[in-house]
Amino acid sequence: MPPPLPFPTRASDAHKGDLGRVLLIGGSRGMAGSISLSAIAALHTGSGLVSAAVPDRCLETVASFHPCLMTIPLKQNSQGQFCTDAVSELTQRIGPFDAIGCGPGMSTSEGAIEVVRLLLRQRNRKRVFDADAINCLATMGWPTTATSDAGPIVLTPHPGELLRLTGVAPSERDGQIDAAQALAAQHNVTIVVKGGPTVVVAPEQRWTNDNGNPGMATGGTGDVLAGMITSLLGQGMSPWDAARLGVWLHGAAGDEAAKTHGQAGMTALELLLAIPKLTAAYENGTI
Ligand SMILES: NC(=O)C1=CN([C@@H]2O[C@H](COP(=O)(O)OP(=O)(O)OC[C@H]3O[C@@H](n4cnc5c(N)ncnc54)[C@H](O)[C@@H]3O)[C@@H](O)[C@H]2O)[C@@H](O)CC1
Ligand SMILES: Nc1ncnc2c1ncn2[C@@H]1O[C@H](COP(=O)(O)OP(=O)(O)O)[C@@H](O)[C@H]1O
Ligand SMILES: [Mg+2]
Repeated sequence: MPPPLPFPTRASDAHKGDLGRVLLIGGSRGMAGSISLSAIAALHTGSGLVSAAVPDRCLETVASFHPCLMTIPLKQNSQGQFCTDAVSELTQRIGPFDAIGCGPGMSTSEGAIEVVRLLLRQRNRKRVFDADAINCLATMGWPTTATSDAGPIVLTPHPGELLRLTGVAPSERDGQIDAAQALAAQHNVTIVVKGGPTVVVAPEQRWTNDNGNPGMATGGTGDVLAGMITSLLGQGMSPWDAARLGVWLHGAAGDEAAKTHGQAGMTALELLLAIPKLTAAYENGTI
């Protein structure tokens, strides 16, 4: 299948400020890798400036994974997860960002829930909720709140997270997709229903991806996808377009990684490092 839409082009006089300032929020002690994968994926997907907001004790770890990342330390509880004081600091810092991705490795601490509440109030900002941000939404009863327009949001649940959001079991694949679409309609958002294949749903539309492979069933590949979609939102795409192109590029990068490393041998890191092959192929006109 060809890509669902072209990759964003950059003007010859583009500067980093034109290409999206994005923020990835998450991580906790023991899960510093997840938010790092998301943030580095955003860099490789073309974002001009990428920052990661993490609990203070994860900061050196996250910063040391990639020299191009900026980091924002937030207050933490005794387990190295966001505490409620993290929210006031974050409120001061989120002003400049074109898109924000939240959730990988974040935990569902009280502070994490408050971070998600803060992001829900940012109705004009493009946001991605993944992993624990989705678990926080489930905990706070968001799926059953009154019909609303939540603004530009992409949710990226795997089947286990979708069960928490909708009550429909992973064994009911079609039921999960229907429930996701009903939820998308209720809040006017886009939902990436992950799996093999992944299906993207919006209130009135469905799109099924057809690349990717079971080598992607390895910890961290979803964290990479969250960063890629956040990056595309930050480069000006709509939630529907960013979700479809992100899922397609992610699957294609997974196929590249499997070609070189095999399905068993590949990890989320090889998928992440295959992203530039795809963006280069767009630039060379070979896809
Ligand atoms: N390097 C890291 O620090 C990593 C941290 N991670 C973080 O770990 C935390 C927990 O996330 P997990 O996703 O591991 O745990 P979850 O408890 O959310 O999900 C795992 C469960 O969901 C169900 N599930 C998932 N995919 C399914 C599928 N395709 N079909 C059927 N059932 C499925 C299964 O019941 C599975 O046991 C999150 O914060 C996540 O971001 C993970 O992203 C892995 C990598
Ligand atoms: N069998 C498969 N075929 C295609 N894609 C898969 C398969 N298994 C997993 N994936 C993809 O890998 C990613 C896994 O995401 P997720 O479960 O959130 O991982 P993590 O939280 O560990 O980063 C999703 O994008 C999913 O579609
Ligand atoms: Mg995940």
